[in-house]
Amino acid sequence: MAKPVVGIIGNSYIIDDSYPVQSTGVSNVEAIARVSGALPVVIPAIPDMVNIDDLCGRFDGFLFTGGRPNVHPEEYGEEATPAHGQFDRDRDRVALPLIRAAVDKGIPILGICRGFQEFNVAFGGSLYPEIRDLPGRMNHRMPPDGTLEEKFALRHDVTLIDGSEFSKMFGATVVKTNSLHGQGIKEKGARIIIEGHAPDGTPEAIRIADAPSFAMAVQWHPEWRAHECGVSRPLFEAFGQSMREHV
Ligand SMILES: N[C@@H](CCC(=O)NCCCC(=O)O)C(=O)O
Repeated sequence: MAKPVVGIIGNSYIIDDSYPVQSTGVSNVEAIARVSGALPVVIPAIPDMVNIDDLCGRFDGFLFTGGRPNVHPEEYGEEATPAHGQFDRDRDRVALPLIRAAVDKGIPILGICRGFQEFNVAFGGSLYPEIRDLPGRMNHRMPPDGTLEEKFALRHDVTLIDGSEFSKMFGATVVKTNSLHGQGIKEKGARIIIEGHAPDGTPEAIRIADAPSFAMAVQWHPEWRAHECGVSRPLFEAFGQSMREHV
C-alpha cells in the first residue's frame, strides 16, 4: 500500500535579508515520515501559486505547523496593534481556507501551535495577542536563549477532559508539554471543542466538532522528538492511521 502523502504548510522566510523562501522545520518532516508513516511534502503557502481544490485533490492529509509570525487580527475582525507582532499574510490566505475545505471534504488535518490557532480562527474564533500580559496567565513563550533542547523542554502540564478524544488517545488526563507561543485562544470558534488546558486556563488541545475525519490541534510542539516522546507518538500515529483509513 502506498504511503499517504501529507501537505505540510510552508512558512515564509527571507534568507540573507533578500532571498524569499518557503520552508518548514525538519522536525515536522521527521514526525510525519517516522511516526505517521507518510510522505511529507512542503506546500508553498503562496495563494497566487496554489489552489485549494487542487491541494485537496492531491493530498491525503495536511499538517499546519508552528510559525513565528501571527495570524493577522483582521482574520478575526480586529485591528492590528504593535502587540500583534509580525504576520505571514500569504500563509493566512492559504491555511485558513484550506483548513475549512479539508474538514468539509473529510481530509485529515493536524494543527501545531500556529496551526492550532489557525484552526480556531478558520472556524470563527479569535486570539489574544500576548497571553503573558493577561492577569493570572503564565509566559508561554520559549526561553529567549539556550539550546533547542532547552527551548523545546517540557514546561507545563496540560489537563485533558476525562473521556475526551485526547485523553483516550494519550491514555491519560494530564500530560506534560513544551511551550513556544505568545498567542492563544480568546473566543473559541463555532465548531471548536476545547479538550485540554494549561494550569493557567490557556486552551492547549482542540478538535473540530462533527469533522468526518481526524481534525485535532495542540498549542504545544509534539513534532519535537516525536519518535521518542510518549505524548507525541500517539498523536502522529493516529494522524497517520486516519489517512490510511481515508485513502
Ligand atoms: N506565532 C504564534 C505561534 C507560535 C509558534 O508557532 N511557535 C513556533 C515557532 C517556532 C519558530 O521559532 O519558528 C504565537 O506566537 O503564538
